[in-house]
Amino acid sequence: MVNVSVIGATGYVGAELLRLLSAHPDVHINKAVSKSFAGKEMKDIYANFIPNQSVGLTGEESGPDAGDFVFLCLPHGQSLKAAPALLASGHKVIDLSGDFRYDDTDIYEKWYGIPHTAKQENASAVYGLPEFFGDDVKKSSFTANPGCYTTTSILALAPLLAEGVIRENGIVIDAKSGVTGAGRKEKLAFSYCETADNFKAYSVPLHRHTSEIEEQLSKLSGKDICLLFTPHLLPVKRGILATIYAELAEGVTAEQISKVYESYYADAPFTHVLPHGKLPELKYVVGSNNCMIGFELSERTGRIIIVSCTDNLIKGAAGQAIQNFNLMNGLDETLGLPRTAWYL
Ligand SMILES: NC(=O)C1=CN([C@@H]2O[C@H](COP(=O)(O)OP(=O)(O)OC[C@H]3O[C@@H](n4cnc5c(N)ncnc54)[C@H](OP(=O)(O)O)[C@@H]3O)[C@@H](O)[C@H]2O)C=CC1
Ligand SMILES: CC(=O)N[C@@H](CCC(=O)OP(=O)(O)O)C(=O)O
Repeated sequence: MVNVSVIGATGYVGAELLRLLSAHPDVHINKAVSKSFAGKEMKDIYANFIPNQSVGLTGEESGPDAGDFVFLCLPHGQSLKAAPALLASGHKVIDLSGDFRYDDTDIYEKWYGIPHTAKQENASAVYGLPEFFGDDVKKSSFTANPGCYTTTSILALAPLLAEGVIRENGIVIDAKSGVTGAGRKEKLAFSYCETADNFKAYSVPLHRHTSEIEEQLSKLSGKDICLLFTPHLLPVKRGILATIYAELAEGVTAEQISKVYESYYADAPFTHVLPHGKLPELKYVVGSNNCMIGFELSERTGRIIIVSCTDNLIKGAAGQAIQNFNLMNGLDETLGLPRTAWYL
């Protein structure tokens, strides 16, 4: 049994993480730390925590106990402040924010617009995408959990770029996210009347995740990747669907694309590539830790159209963090994680 502490417990990611950890066979939730609701219980804030399911919330002054495994579910900028002391006192940590996801902290500073104040700790962080860095995660004490848009995009593109079956120039990622992707903010822009029955693009053309996707795809493919990423806000609660356009290399067939994906993901428990021509929908993944990928070729334009879907709160955040937690603790990677979506 591993004692865990969750910091930022009542944000959407913290709450989803606590919900999933509550059913994890090898986890004891020791501390759920909340800045806003210390002294209350999770069930006071989220009614899906059943009456006899007691997850008490402690204040920031009562942090993790010695030896606790710590999940940081804080906004970016806050993890930068919290992680160094936790690591220095010997905790294993998974950070779910963007603060430690970059190899190059200059890129972080440019795209996040704040100084990176924990460069030494950053150098020890492993990028927690198990499909590519699982062996490093196993040995890691500090994992930077990738975000939802980035996970959905990188899993779709990395194998094809690395194997040269698509060209590196001219890639377009057109991604749509449910509103929980924005967190539990009391902001007009995310209120019911502003989001229901509406659909909009935002942060065009320089959303900060562009830089994370580019850095990781460049590393994984050995090419200098520069692409367009446009996020949209969908009037649904959960889920990300990215439609990705790329130019095919000369003469590449659908069979070759399927083979490339198969060679990367045959043993990946949560990344599933559908047969050529079948495209995933949000309902295929929401509620699960899966990423589902489908593709079609446009012979007329010489392009591939890839559709990649995840649940932003699970494979895009809390679920992937548990997958990394399992690896970091020598457990079965799939433990405590939902493998089938809700669908209905
Ligand atoms: N929502 C999503 O789909 C995804 C989010 N992420 C990342 O995960 C992290 C958490 O996201 P999410 O749960 O959506 O965000 P929320 O805004 O819903 O929650 C963040 C929580 O952090 C705590 N907190 C502590 N200090 C502060 C502070 N100074 N300002 C604001 N909040 C503070 C609060 O909880 P309390 O009061 O209980 O301490 C707050 O509710 C972020 O870094 C986000 O980028 C990553 C992938 C997907
Ligand atoms: C809908 C929405 O607002 N989404 C968030 C991304 C959430 C996410 O992926 O979090 P990370 O920043 O930790 O990766 C955004 O666009 O900023």
